[in-house]
Parts: sequence; structure tokens; C-alpha cells
Amino acid sequence: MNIALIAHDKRKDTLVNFIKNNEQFFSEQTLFSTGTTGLRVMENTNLQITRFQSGPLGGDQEVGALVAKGQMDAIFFFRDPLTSQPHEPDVNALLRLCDVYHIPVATNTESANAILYYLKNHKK
Ligand SMILES: O=C(CO)COP(=O)(O)O
Repeated sequence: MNIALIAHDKRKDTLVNFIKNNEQFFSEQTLFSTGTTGLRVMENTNLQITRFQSGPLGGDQEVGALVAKGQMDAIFFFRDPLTSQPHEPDVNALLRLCDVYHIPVATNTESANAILYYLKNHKK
């Protein structure tokens, strides 16, 4: 599966921990990420990730392009709900495209665990 990993700064540690706890699963997928998130995950795991631009520089839109082309199966996007982002329109655009194309998106550890369970058991 093609899976994108994205986290805002205050949620990067949480995403890295989630990925580390499930590294075997993610090692069997094709991974994409925004710039800094991918760097942090690769520094802390043995995973290989195709990194796009940093989020504020267009990375969310690059992930969105894969969604629009039908090339994305799921997104783990740990958002920071308490900090305003300069690229909020890009974030909203990505989430909107996920709804347009019915792509599962996890925005916190609990929804990530639920979607992980779904991906492991219902999508091969
Ligand atoms: O801002 C982001 C998502 O909106 C994430 O971007 P980085 O992974 O480059 O920090």
C-alpha cells in the first residue's frame, strides 16, 4: 500500500513513537511524507520514505496530488489542533481531497491504531 506520514511539529514525537511501535507493518508499505516528518521518522527507524517538500512549502499539496491520482491508500496525519498553521488552507485541501476520494486519514494515535487495524485486516 501507498501510505503518507505527516505530523505538525508538536505531534512529530507522537507520530515517530507510533511508527516505531508498528515498524514491521510500515516496512512492508511504500511510504511518502512531508519533508521534516520523513526526516524525523527515518532518523528514528530503519524505514525508507519518499520525502516531499516541507508542509508549509507545499508538501501537503504534493501528497494531495497522489490522492487525486488514486495513488494513496491511507494517510497518518497527526495534526496539532492547538497551534495555527500558516498553511492551513493546504491542510484543509488535503483533508478535503481525502474525503472526495474516500481515503482513510488518522489524525491522532487512537484513530491511527483503528486505521492500522483496518489496513492490516481488511486491505491487502
Ligand atoms: O506542516 C506539515 C503538515 O501540514 C508537516 O510538514 P513537515 O513534515 O515538513 O514538518
